[in-house]
Amino acid sequence: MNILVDENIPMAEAFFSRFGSVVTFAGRGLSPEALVDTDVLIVRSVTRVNAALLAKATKLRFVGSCTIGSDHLDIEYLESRSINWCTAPGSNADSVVDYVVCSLCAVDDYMARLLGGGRLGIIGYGNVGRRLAERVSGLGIGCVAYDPLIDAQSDPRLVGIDEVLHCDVLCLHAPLTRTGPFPSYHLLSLEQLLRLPKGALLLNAGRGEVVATGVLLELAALRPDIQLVLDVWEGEPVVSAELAARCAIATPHIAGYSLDGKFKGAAMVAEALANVLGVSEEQSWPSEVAAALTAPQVSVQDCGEPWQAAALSAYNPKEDHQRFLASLGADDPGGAFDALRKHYPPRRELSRCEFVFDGAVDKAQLNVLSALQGHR
Ligand SMILES: NC(=O)C1=CN([C@@H]2O[C@H](COP(=O)(O)OP(=O)(O)OC[C@H]3O[C@@H](n4cnc5c(N)ncnc54)[C@H](O)[C@@H]3O)[C@@H](O)[C@H]2O)C=CC1
Ligand SMILES: O=C(O)C(=O)[C@H](O)COP(=O)(O)O
Repeated sequence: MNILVDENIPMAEAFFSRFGSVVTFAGRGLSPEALVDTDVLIVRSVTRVNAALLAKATKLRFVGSCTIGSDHLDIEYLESRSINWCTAPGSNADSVVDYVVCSLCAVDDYMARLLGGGRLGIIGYGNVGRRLAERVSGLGIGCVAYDPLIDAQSDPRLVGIDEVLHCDVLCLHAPLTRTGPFPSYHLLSLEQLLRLPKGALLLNAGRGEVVATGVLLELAALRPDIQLVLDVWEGEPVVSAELAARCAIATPHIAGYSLDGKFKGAAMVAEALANVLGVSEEQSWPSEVAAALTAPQVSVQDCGEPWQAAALSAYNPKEDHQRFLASLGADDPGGAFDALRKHYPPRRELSRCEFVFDGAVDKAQLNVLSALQGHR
């Protein structure tokens, strides 16, 4: 069995070598010729899997993407050729939620503002949106969500789009869709975004194409009071440097990039492949993967409230922001975007971190930290 795996899927050998021989490829450089003898193709979001790529892949039985998003897969085409496929739903959703809460701790006093009675709105109430709602609700923060594909009666948080546009923080977690009754492509207009309250924060960790770059640039020009936190961009890997410069936090599509999330993605795809091939599922994770996932001890650096200092000691998105802004001056910014993602420093989910403080910390502060981590 010939298995082609994206070179940036960590520990791919550990997950997939039990099914056959594993050969790696560069995600954006895969050619139809490379697939002539391939039985199994394991990709990330950067490989467009469509009729053109698979034109010579006559042996292909399975395509797995170690990602939540599926907009890079031509699912209709795969099904027309009876090629099994899967993604990894929810695999890195907690990492994206960590990115959101850490960004809110890192930019001005947004988290404190929400804790003081502000409201957070979510567009796209799926795995990420729901887990974000649960996380902030655990902190006592009011939260509403817009998702036209879910029955509005099924959850009291669901509201119309006008209501989410009145929130102090608006988080976009919709997938990229161009067809169907509610396509998300260029979903939000300038007119809608101008309705955000004074000093609001707009965060996009879904897909860049959900809001046009031109709309965000106009918004930044007309409403400098609004803070932008953008992890995803139209036209990745080449992104608007002008827009990045207007952001409080700009990052190269790494919101989901915890080690835990990446491993969960690979494990889910390996499990789906085992099912398709009719071989038994692994009862435990490969030992080298389990070894890499021991709980990290995080020494809390003194900055602000203890809960804030702890969250930012575990993960501070401003460090990603600095690296990203520096990369935009490179001769090849698209290559630099991919390089930042390829060499991303190991990050762990907040829920796995054990915090070590310098002195005693008040119980109330520890409770806020525990809720920030997503412990119930
Ligand atoms: N920045 C990053 O690193 C990451 C980005 N993502 C992106 O986030 C997206 C969402 O992830 P999940 O919540 O796990 O996916 P999901 O599939 O569980 O949920 C997506 C939700 O969005 C809703 N939706 C679809 N079209 C919509 C529209 N026009 N308006 C409002 N809501 C709409 C769906 O009904 C669904 O409930 C992924 O599809 C992916 O594109 C996911 C992981 C990491
Ligand atoms: O899971 C998704 O959907 C994402 O957007 C991923 O976090 C992107 O990961 P890679 O495709 O870069 O592995």
